[in-house]
Amino acid sequence: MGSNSMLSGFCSNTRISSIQSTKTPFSATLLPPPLFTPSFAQSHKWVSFKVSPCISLRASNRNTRSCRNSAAVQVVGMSSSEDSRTGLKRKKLAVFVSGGGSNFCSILEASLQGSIFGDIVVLVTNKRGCGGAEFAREKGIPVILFPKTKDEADGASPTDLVAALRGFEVDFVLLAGYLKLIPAELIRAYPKSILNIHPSLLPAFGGKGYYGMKVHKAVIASGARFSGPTIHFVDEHYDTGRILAQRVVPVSPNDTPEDLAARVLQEEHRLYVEVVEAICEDRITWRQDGVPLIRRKENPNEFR
Ligand SMILES: Nc1nc2c(c(=O)[nH]1)N[C@@H](CN(C=O)c1ccc(C(=O)N[C@@H](CCC(=O)O)C(=O)O)cc1)CN2
Ligand SMILES: NCC(=O)N[C@@H]1O[C@H](COP(=O)([O-])[O-])[C@@H](O)[C@H]1O
Repeated sequence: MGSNSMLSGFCSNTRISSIQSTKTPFSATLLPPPLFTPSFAQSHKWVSFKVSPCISLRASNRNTRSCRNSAAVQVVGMSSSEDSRTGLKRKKLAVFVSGGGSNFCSILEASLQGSIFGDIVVLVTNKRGCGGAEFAREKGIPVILFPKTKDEADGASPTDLVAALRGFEVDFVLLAGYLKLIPAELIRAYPKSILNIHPSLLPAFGGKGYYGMKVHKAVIASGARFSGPTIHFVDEHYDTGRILAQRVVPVSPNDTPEDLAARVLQEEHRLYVEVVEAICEDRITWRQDGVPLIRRKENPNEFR
């Protein structure tokens, strides 16, 4: 399937307008020529989306409600594609989920509030009915089912998925609770451009079998006094890619796995937004030994 079929249309009309409201001034930018028409979804079983009003609202004040319950947040598009002051290109993001999608939601909210200079243009999941996929559909973000399995025969193949991501002009792929192995074909197509968040201080408590609550149970059983999220680049094995960022949280003696999970998840939300802000501002640099670093926004000669 050629990628140009992706670019035939997503919304029927385009108009640039700005909407000023008395309560919260918004600037609304209608979508540029649509990404694909509803007929595209019919001819590709692994794509679902709800055609919704084609506007992307950028809240201009900071006290917007959480994206989970804000009716005002209707996301289907992106605003101006370049920052005239810095020349930065606004990035296009794909997020992969398998569950509730709270990290997806945090990144979406930061994109809408303007701290992330990028837009989530597509969501990918292996569980068509998961919370993250439902939320994406509510917000008008196209959802792609991947991979094709015996349970999900409608899923896309790796080749189709790469073509679809190219069609959406995706710059970075963000795994956020996605529980399937990313194939080598996608990794080759997006070198140094696929990130994953893991809920432990890698390399500890990572690899096949270490996901979700299994990670926190193992941390507590080990007697470790600290844990925390790791964000790393994705290679062909689980959790062995180059570490980009970590945060430390304490493990209390009487913590349950749920207590620890909640504490780590809170830090995940903060850390992933900070990292995505940095990748969208081209603030990642690679040390000579291959270790990726994040340049500080305030001083590019310092690192996070
Ligand atoms: N090529 C890569 N793909 C993925 C990576 C990665 O680093 N490289 N990270 C994972 C996310 N992850 C940890 O952060 C992870 C996810 C799932 C598993 C796992 O053992 N999965 C089970 C299947 C679980 C299920 O289907 O419910 C398995 O493979 O047996 C380990 C680590 C995302 N992809
Ligand atoms: N090894 C992968 C793994 O365990 N990922 C973990 O799944 C959760 C997804 O939560 P979310 O769906 O609410 O973002 C997060 O805690 C993430 O670190």
